[in-house]
Amino acid sequence: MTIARALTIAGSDSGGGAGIQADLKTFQELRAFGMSAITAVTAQNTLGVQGIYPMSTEAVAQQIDAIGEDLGADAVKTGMLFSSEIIVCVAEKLQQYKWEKVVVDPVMIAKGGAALLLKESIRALKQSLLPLAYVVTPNIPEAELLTDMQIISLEDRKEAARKLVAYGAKHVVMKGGHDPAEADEIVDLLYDGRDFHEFRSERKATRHTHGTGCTFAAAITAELAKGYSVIDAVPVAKAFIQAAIEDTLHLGQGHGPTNHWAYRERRNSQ
Ligand SMILES: Nc1ncnc2c1ncn2[C@@H]1O[C@H](COP(=O)(O)OP(=O)(O)O)[C@@H](O)[C@H]1O
Ligand SMILES: Cc1ncc(COP(=O)(O)O)c(N)n1
Repeated sequence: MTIARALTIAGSDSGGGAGIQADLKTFQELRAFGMSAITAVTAQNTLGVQGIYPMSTEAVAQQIDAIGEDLGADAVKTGMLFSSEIIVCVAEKLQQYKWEKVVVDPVMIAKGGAALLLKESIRALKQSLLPLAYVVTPNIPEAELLTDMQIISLEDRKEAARKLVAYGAKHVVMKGGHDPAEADEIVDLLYDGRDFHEFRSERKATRHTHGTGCTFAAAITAELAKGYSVIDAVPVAKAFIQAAIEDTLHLGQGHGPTNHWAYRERRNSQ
């Protein structure tokens, strides 16, 4: 039996809802063997981010080498990268190990407003990492910052997706959680450089959405690691995050985490 291997290069969330912790839980639930390289340690809970401690580029590179030289990876996800130095270091390592199935979640700002990427590093993300992205998964505010345009309509989103492909990403999945229209329905838009595909779901009225972006991108990564195409991976990720949001755990006093075992429990009870 072949084992799907998935690597996440991201920040640690002590609260367990986002970052490395969300990624590894999601990989495990979708039956991919999870590995990690930590870019920063955050002291974080459902109320916000209390501290950020970035790792040195040596520490990031050494963790990635440990995996590249031994276990290998079928798909890789990047999340919080914090600084231009870490972005450049990660980009070099992705090229060194010739990892192609790379999901770039361009994490910039935590739900509570804390900056998880330095503002001056957006350019490095665009120049060094987007050309290596097999899939990039911005939310609407991230897509606006990456493309220097305001996104209001679905047509704006399509234009931004075309720009992101022009910057070098092979696929764009633009998440609709932050749709300014706050419609009852959320549309996540996939663009493969040729066609657009819309993935629609019911918007749940909940504050427990800490880590939704990480979890969604990690689910795409796990499916790619198993050999599925992007067009097959996105609906699985969508069902995974929908279940994780709907079957909420009610943890913490603020923006609580999603339920990473909900998708499996639903399938088991079918
Ligand atoms: N309230 C919600 N109800 C249902 N799905 C949601 C909700 N909020 C976000 N999602 C889904 O979670 C995923 C992450 O979306 P989003 O919140 O836009 O990203 P991020 O966490 O990066 O800001 C997307 O697939 C989106 O459709
Ligand atoms: C370490 C870390 N990485 C990423 C996020 C973003 O979380 P979200 O998925 O809610 O945008 C976070 N809050 N913390």
